[in-house]
This record gives sequence, C-alpha cells and structure tokens, in this order.
Amino acid sequence: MGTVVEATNQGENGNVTEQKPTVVFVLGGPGSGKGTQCANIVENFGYTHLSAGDLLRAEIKSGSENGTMIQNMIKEGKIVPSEVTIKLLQKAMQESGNDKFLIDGFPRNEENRAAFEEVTKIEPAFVLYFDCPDEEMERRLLNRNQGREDDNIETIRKRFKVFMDSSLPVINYYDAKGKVRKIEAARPINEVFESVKAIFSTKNEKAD
Ligand SMILES: Nc1ncnc2c1ncn2[C@@H]1O[C@H](COP(=O)(O)OP(=O)(O)OP(=O)(O)O)[C@@H](O)[C@H]1O
Ligand SMILES: Nc1ccn([C@H]2C[C@H](O)[C@@H](COP(=O)(O)O)O2)c(=O)n1
Ligand SMILES: [Mg+2]
Repeated sequence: MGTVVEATNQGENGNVTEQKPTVVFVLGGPGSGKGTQCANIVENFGYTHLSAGDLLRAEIKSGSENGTMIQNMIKEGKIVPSEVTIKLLQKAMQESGNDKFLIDGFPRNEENRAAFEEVTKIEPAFVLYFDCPDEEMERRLLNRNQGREDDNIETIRKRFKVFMDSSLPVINYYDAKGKVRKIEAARPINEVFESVKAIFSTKNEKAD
C-alpha cells in the first residue's frame, strides 16, 4: 500500500496512482463493546484494528509533548483536537502494511469527521454502530478493571454526555448517507458477533 497521508485513486493526468484503503468507522457509546467486537472482526476478516483511544493512551505513555494535554482531556471525558488524533491514525495506518482498517472510536465529533475527510480524502465504506443503553454501558465500564483513568462514575457520565451531544450527530450524518449498520449491542458477546459477521459477509459498497 502506498502512503495514506492523502490517498488518491487518480493522478492529475488521469492515471490510477494508488488504491485508497478500506476504512470502517466503529462507533458506539463508551462500553458498548467496540474494542471487543473489533478483536473478533480482525480474527475473521483480516482488518487492522486502530482504536483512537488506545493510540492516545499510548501517546501519553510515550512521554510525548502532547501527553499531559491528552491525559487531562481524557480524564475530563473531552475530545482531543483532531490534528493530534489524525496524525496518530495516519502513522498507524502507514506502519500497518494493511489496506483494511477498523477505526474504533473515531470520528467522535464533527471536527474529527471533517478533518479526517479533508486530510486523508478517505470516506468510510460504512459505519458500524453499536447501540447500547447507558445502564448496560455503565455496568460494563465499572466492571472493566483495566485500570483506565476514565472508568470512574464521574468521568463515565461526562463521556456519555459527550457521546450524546457530539458523537451521535456524526452517526446521524452517516445515517443520512445510508452508511450506518446498526447493531443491538446489549446482548451476549457471541450473539452480537453473529450480527457483526452478517454485515461483514455482505457486500458493502467500497469507499467512494
Ligand atoms: N456484549 C457484551 N456483553 C457483556 N460485556 C461485554 C460485551 N461486550 C463487551 N463487554 C465488556 O464490557 C467492557 C467494555 O467493552 P469494550 O472495551 O469492548 O467497550 P468499548 O466500546 O471499546 O469501550 P470504550 O469506548 O470505553 O473503549 C469490557 O470489560 C468487555 O469485556
Ligand atoms: N476520536 C477520539 C477518540 C478518543 N478520544 C479520547 C476521549 C475518550 O473519552 C478517550 C477514550 O476513548 P475510547 O478508548 O473510549 O474510545 O480518548 C478522543 O479524544 N478522540
Ligand atoms: Mg474501546
């Protein structure tokens, strides 16, 4: 795969230059099961899983100059500026050697969405949306036990509000374009994956 900094299908002279990667955005509230299902999709369908949250947490650990800013924003349940997150996603895409990506937890707001499109020129093939009631997500997050600084009730409530106010509009945007594949996520993991499998086994239109 060539660079994905700005993926293109046609050069200025009309020749095909490089193939755009296939991107599936994986969205849903905090604790809806995005990461869990992405691991299953990777095993079965050959995608590379890129979690925006995991990349940001790795950036904090790496001691980068943005680390403290990212850590403070995550603690408050806020969304990190797109420029930072998109750079991390692009780097991970380039380093993966794959051309099929599950981008988990991104775009989280309109700024994320528009900036990714502007910078990469990539449109998602479709958007997988895990729909789950808040009470179930809250129960899961409080039992997750992965030592995440944002899995406490105060931050969880802030994350739910950010999801409702900023992320749902992005899902609605893609829904209006016929790109959302909605999954009922408040079911056992294997049942949810049966629904996921059905979507990945169906021919979904490739990115524009
Ligand atoms: N269908 C399910 N039923 C019960 N528990 C689940 C289910 N799916 C995931 N879990 C558990 O819920 C917790 C949250 O799942 P996961 O980390 O996959 O969510 P997420 O959507 O990636 O959350 P976040 O946005 O916070 O990263 C984990 O402990 C996971 O094992
Ligand atoms: N596009 C994104 C994705 C994540 N973050 C920050 C804010 C989230 O609360 C946190 C954890 O993400 P998760 O692992 O729950 O997907 O990471 C962001 O700022 N922008
Ligand atoms: Mg996750």
